[in-house]
Amino acid sequence: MSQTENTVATQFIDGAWVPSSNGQTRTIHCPADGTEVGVVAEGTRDDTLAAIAAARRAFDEGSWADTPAAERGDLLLRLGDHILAHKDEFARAEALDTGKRLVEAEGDMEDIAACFRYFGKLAGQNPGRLVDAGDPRVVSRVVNEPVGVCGMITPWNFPLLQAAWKIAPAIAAGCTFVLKPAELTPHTAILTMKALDELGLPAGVGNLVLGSGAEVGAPLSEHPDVDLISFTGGLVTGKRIAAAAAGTLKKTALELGGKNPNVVFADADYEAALDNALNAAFTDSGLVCSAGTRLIVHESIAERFVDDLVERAGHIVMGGPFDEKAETGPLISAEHRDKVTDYVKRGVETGARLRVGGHWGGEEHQDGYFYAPTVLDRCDRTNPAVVEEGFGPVITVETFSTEAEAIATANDTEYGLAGAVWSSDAGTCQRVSRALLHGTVWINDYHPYLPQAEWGGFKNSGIGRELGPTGLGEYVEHKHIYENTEPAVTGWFTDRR
Ligand SMILES: NC(=O)c1ccc[n+]([C@@H]2O[C@H](COP(=O)([O-])OP(=O)(O)OC[C@H]3O[C@@H](n4cnc5c(N)ncnc54)[C@H](O)[C@@H]3O)[C@@H](O)[C@H]2O)c1
Ligand SMILES: C[N+](C)(C)CC=O
Repeated sequence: MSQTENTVATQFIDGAWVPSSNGQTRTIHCPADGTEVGVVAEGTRDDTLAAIAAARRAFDEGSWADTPAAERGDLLLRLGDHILAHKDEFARAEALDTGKRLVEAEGDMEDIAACFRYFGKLAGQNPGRLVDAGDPRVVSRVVNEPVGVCGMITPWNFPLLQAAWKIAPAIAAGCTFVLKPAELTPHTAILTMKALDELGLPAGVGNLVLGSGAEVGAPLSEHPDVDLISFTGGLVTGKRIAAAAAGTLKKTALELGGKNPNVVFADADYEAALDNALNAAFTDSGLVCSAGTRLIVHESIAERFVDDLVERAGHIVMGGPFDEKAETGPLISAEHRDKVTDYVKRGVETGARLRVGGHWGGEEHQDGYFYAPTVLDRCDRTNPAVVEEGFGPVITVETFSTEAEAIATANDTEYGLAGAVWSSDAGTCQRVSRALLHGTVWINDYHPYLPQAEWGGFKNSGIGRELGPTGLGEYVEHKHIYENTEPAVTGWFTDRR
């Protein structure tokens, strides 16, 4: 951070682009090679308070919530179109901020456009329902109202995707919002707010503040004028936000981490399961909340499967966003790489065997925060590498002998975000998928998610759901309107006038 001229106007508050209230800025560097990506405002608590006040005014004034839902939906459809039309610019900005490969960032932009389009079409589809009051004089209906002012706090691994999962339903429902993206990856949020501004979002409806969680994010969970806080990020931060939000009893939605089992039975399609075990854990450098970092493989095929996995993992090519040979990218920062280094070290010290990886990128990567794809086998369930979300390109291997043992192992975690089962037996797949205590279960696949299908976690992986009709429901309050069309004296109290 640095004090520069007060001209870096990258926050969007009440329809205007503004710098930080104290003039501070932050320089963003690409984690793949340290090149400077841009300079943005480093906001303050006062900036967040101003953004909350703007969102409150815009909501209370009423015209946004009263806009026909189809118009709000149309805005989302046009935003989806805009992102696809400017996919190169958006993907490049995302790749530079995160260091992820351009091809992965391009895929994210497709998913983001699909999300805006899905909620654009969903807007207004659920006008509420009539209820049979059992009395012909009564018209009783349940209507959907927007929750109000929404605070949104998002992580650095899928910066715009995670923001889109919040912005899209909020606009569809008629809420106003303040978005605080991760401080390391602000650029696609800035591009999106510019697009919304150009597309005609009324002043104050959408606001963007930039900066650290403690300074700029915290007021969103504490403030009485914020009606809902929607957070995606780590478990420790999620608990902090939930505790802060309890003071004003606001609605709280949490999308947190995972320790996701990838269960491979002996009768699985071997090559598909092997290839997807790599995909599950090493795509996007393993920086995916639902990464299949916990391989649980049947003991009869474990030795061959792990040998092949190790062989293939050892040949994965690391590289920056625009390196066409690269198959995986860097971690986000030096601190993050130190954390993964320590996580692997503790795993090995506690009995795991390091089969491949376990080191930083080579000489050609010394300006970036690379960590080599890593496999640890001979793990038991209490090993810290099995228990903790390492959030890096690291697979731990456990084995099982029976279906019951596979299920018990896969469920033995404080998390419950996602997992997969691989088998050629339909019965095995159905039984295991129903028994897993995880919010998404893939059968003979890994990673796909759909805007139409709810996403979220059991246990410590979160509260609530994003995407699907339930994802819109998070931004809606239900109101029962009971109308007596023939008002009458109740006679409950004696009239002594
Ligand atoms: N469940 C999901 O869908 C999902 C998706 C993506 C990432 N994640 C999880 O996110 C984590 C990685 O992201 P991260 O390192 O950015 O997480 P993080 O919890 O460190 O930070 C997330 C966001 O919270 C903000 N923040 C930090 N402290 C805050 C506070 N006291 N008050 C308000 N805001 C605060 C940060 O500035 C950032 O914007 C992983 O655990 C990953 O599994 C989950
Ligand atoms: C939710 N998802 C899978 C897109 C990103 C998780 O980090």
